[in-house]
Amino acid sequence: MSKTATELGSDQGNWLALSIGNSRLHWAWFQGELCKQVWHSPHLDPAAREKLIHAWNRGELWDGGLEYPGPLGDEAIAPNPPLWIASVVPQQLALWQSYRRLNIITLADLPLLGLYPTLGIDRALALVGAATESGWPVLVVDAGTALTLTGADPEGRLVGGAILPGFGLQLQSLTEKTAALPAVTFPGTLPPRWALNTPEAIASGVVYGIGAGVRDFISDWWQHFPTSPVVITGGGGEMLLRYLQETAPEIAKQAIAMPDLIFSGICCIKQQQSGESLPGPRFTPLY
Ligand SMILES: Nc1ncnc2c1ncn2[C@@H]1O[C@H](COP(=O)(O)OP(=O)(O)O)[C@@H](O)[C@H]1O
Ligand SMILES: CC(C)(COP(=O)(O)O)[C@@H](O)C(=O)NCCC(=O)O
Ligand SMILES: [K+]
Repeated sequence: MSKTATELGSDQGNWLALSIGNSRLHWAWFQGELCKQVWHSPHLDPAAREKLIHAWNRGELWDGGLEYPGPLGDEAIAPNPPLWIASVVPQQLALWQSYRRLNIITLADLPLLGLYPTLGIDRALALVGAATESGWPVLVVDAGTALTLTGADPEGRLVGGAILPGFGLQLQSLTEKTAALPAVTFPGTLPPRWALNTPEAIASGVVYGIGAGVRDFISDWWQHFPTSPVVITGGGGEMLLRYLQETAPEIAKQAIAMPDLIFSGICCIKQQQSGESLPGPRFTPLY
């Protein structure tokens, strides 16, 4: 049975994880190793950050200005929660520099071999999270603002990866850099491949183009590491999985979708740094 906030001691075991991506902020509220809630918000300005901190100090996790799912029953967050941040956006990270209980995760904190200095911390943490859940070797496909592929070998050494514009960025760049192409919102379902109108032609090109590229990378990865799990994450992960289910069911069957992968990585690093025991699986591998 999970402990209530008061049973968990002085800071009541409460802490927040924040992964700062290029499109949005990804938040998780933890009690110890237990992830209680995950949500996403837009990037903040200083006023919104102040509102958030005040809300936490009232025991509330969210305020009306951000797209939260709503309170978790009548549970309250302990005031001044420790905040563990992984960021690939320096300006958004800078907003939190004066937060009292701040822990910034950097590459130096990670138990991975062969990292190069400019590797994104989100990519490295996703590897740690994926290995925590599935072991090494592992390939992570993160369909975020950028779509990244990041693989590590059986010893936890970075093999390498690739970066391409993600779904949203490809759609946006077509609109912005052409005269005639309209804005197309991210499709909720797999678009028709052979389209007979402009918006669907754009959606098709982006979804099937990205999908085919990812499929090819996965096939190549399995040439090197035939038994490796492939973990899919990021805001566009669900679309990517739909593409694989439709066009390559044998690949889709072996791909694990884990939208909250980054938090598994952050939790693992926090445990290590706090000298706590290594966590077991905590996240449902489903969209
Ligand atoms: N509710 C949403 N808000 C923003 N982007 C979303 C949403 N649902 C799906 N997406 C898609 O997910 C991608 C952004 O993924 P995300 O993992 O949030 O990015 P990042 O971590 O880089 O901020 C974009 O391509 C976008 O089109
Ligand atoms: C590739 C990224 C932009 C992905 O960021 P995201 O799309 O998740 O916001 C980020 O991981 C980053 O800035 N990486 C640095 C370069 C590298 O990983 O090689
Ligand atoms: K990401």
